[in-house]
Amino acid sequence: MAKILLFGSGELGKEFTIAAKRIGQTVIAVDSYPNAPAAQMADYSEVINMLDGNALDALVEKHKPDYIIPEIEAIRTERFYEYEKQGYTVIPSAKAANFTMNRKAIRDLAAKELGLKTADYRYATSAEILKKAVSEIGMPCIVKPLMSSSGKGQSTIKTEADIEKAWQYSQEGSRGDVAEVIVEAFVDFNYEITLLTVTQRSGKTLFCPPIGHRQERGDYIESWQPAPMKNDVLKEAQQMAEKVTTALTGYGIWGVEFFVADDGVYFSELSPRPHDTGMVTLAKTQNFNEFELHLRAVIGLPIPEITLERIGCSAVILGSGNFENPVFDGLEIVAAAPKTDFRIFGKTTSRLYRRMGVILTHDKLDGAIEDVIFRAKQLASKVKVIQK
Ligand SMILES: Nc1ncnc2c1ncn2[C@@H]1O[C@H](COP(=O)(O)OP(=O)(O)OP(=O)(O)O)[C@@H](O)[C@H]1O
Ligand SMILES: NCC(=O)N[C@@H]1O[C@H](COP(=O)([O-])[O-])[C@@H](O)[C@H]1O
Ligand SMILES: [Mg+2]
Repeated sequence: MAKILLFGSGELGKEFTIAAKRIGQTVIAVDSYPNAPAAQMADYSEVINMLDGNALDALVEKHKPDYIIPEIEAIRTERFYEYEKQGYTVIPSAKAANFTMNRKAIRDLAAKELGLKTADYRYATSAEILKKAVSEIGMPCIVKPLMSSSGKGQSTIKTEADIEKAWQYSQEGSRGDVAEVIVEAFVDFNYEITLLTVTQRSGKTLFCPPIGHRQERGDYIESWQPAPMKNDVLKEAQQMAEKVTTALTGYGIWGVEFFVADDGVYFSELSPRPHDTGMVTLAKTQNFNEFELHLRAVIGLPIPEITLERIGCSAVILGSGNFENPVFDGLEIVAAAPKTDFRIFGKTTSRLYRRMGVILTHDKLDGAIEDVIFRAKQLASKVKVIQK
């Protein structure tokens, strides 16, 4: 049985670990704090600063894993190239993990090398340079730290007065040791999707039915599957996803994010791993959820097909403030609702807007997606994260 070293142990890692344990794999869950969600499920756990390359080296040396799997972005991924040279398997690949942790690397690859349509963008290393970049891009525009995720440090500039604030905020939200930001033209999209894409050792790329989602503060609030969209638009997104995953190389599931606007499909970014919006697949919308698909692709088990079994929605339960030992009020209401389930991640600290759990609703394939979304939102609003 394979030994998996998982760098990052949040909610996505937890469900991945459950999938791995179900078929007898060994998992070592790593994060920067003890008792992280995946650590609660894994065989072993380790606590290190994943931006410290020496600490990463020590764990690889200690556990000699069959697979090294990143679950977050903020990892000293430069070391992954070395692990590959030493004969380790990095998922999806060292290049994929390294390029996607830094918005500059992945954006330049997608826009310049692969010619994918993206929002117009510039980079800035100071408030002064940001000002110039904004004047070139135009307003509104969005500023994001080069290294961050879940909307951390991200803000929209609507007037000149926002520029200095946006710079300050980006510096507080940056997870790495990089001060640089990307500033992107605001894409006035009609809707946005995540296209879960699976690359396999057999060479055949598979796509999950598209996932629609709504974001606030740069973080997802609800996601639903399937996202209603025209077939030719979906085909275009699939082609773009195949191009970028092929260029990054490797095996596993990827969450490829697109904006769909009147003037076409824009590539935004991608995760080289299960995607937060893909938690909707925990509502058993597919024959395999995104974590099971990742696992199969990682360990090289065939995936004969991906089928949509029912429609579904996930809606997040967010922390209401900063405190230890959160408990959840209102879960009886959720549990009493038909065609509904939920997950509580087991994070031991609540922070304002921290994702603590999800509501999952579903219906038959011929049900109305709006109704499934409405129910998930309603039920999520009934759950309160409170102090014990
Ligand atoms: N250029 C843009 N134009 C319009 N909206 C945008 C743009 N960039 C980002 N957004 C909005 O902000 C959301 C978050 O952006 P993005 O995915 O780049 O952030 P992130 O921090 O990487 O989030 P995550 O890690 O959760 O995917 C997008 O899903 C979209 O709703
Ligand atoms: N968009 C990326 C994403 O959803 N990542 C997921 O959130 C966790 C961190 O949560 P935390 O910040 O609450 O510790 C990560 O470990 C991963 O599971
Ligand atoms: Mg995103």
